[in-house]
Amino acid sequence: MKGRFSHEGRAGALARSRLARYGADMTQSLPAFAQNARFDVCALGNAIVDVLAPCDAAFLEAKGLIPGSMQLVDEDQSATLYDAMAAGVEASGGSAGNTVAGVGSFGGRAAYIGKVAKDTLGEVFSHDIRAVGVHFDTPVLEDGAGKGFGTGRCLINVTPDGQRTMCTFLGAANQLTTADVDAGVIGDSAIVYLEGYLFDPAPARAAFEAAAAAAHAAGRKVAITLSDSFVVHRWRAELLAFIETSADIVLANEAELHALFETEDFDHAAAHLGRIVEVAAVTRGAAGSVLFRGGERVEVAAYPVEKVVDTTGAGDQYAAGVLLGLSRGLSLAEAGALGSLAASEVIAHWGPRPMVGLKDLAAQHGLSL
Ligand SMILES: Nc1ncnc2c1ncn2[C@@H]1O[C@H](COP(=O)(O)OP(=O)(O)O)[C@@H](O)[C@H]1O
Ligand SMILES: O=C(O)C[C@@H](O)[C@H](O)C(=O)COP(=O)(O)O
Repeated sequence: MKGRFSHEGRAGALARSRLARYGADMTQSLPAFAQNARFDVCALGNAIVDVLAPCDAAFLEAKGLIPGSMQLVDEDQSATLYDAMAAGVEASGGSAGNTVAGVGSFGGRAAYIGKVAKDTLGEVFSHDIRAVGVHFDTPVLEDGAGKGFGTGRCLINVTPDGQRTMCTFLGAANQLTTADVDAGVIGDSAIVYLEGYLFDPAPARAAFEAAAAAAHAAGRKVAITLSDSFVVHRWRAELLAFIETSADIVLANEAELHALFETEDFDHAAAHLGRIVEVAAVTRGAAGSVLFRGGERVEVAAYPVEKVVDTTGAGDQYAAGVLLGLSRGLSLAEAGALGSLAASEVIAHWGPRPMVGLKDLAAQHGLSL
């Protein structure tokens, strides 16, 4: 059993007063696992550039796509689907990349480990993640472009209700290996955040395990997102084993939670997850989220959104707020509120990353960091 969070069970008011002191005396306010960390969050993920376009339900059906899912495709399938899609927009994505971009937007200190190729999309991805202050220096795949290992891309079709359906060609992202895991950066990060998506590419799974071991060796916390219900169906036993042995913090949406425990009973499954890890945060779309820590259970409302344009990145931005909040020793309610706020910003426009500074947005809503 790993060590508990040092601020467990403290009241929100206390966390607020700690926050007020944060600028004056950072180290005293932080949980033990975040002391002397250079980064709040370091994420390991599939480095992907998204192509987003509107579509209708008939388009998804005609292409055999399951609404709301992420499906892996090869390069030819990706090219064929792209030809059939409406005019769209390109934006840097990658689930964990989106999360650390959100952490950076909140004014947090973040790092990213993921593989891009030496091509235009790789330059776009690298530029965008560094532009929000995220430390990113994973070696580029030198000879991938044109050989089936160009920078990964995700074709995202968005229905009028804002729901996103994703088809990902991993390309260079598939070449992430243990050699890319910078144990120094991970040991210097309060939380290492891992994508469940990394269970698909075999070499990345080893990198995943290495990153978790490096984090624990340095006294840091390991967080994982379950990513997608079909990923959970594919790797259920392996994911469960990883969670039980190596994860301190788990993020999941409702469908992923149900897939993990093979049940439709939300309350039972969520409570069970809450018992086997230190912190669990389970999202329920517009119905908000539920967070668990020790015996504590907190429901957090979603922020109302006038018009949901594109839900791509909702879970990723929610994770940004929650992870940054936990690394700063906030209460579950406060961390969850930061997550809800970040998610509400991203679903009101196209693309998976914030378009306004989340730090200012949080301040406008009375949430200080
Ligand atoms: N329609 C919505 N209105 C307001 N907030 C939403 C809406 N959909 C999602 N969110 C916010 O995004 C979070 C994550 O959404 P969810 O759909 O559960 O995750 P994922 O994107 O991983 O499937 C929710 O907890 C909520 O805060
Ligand atoms: O990583 C992928 O395969 C897809 C990402 O590029 C995409 O931006 C994404 O994961 C969106 O996040 P979500 O809607 O929060 O799941």
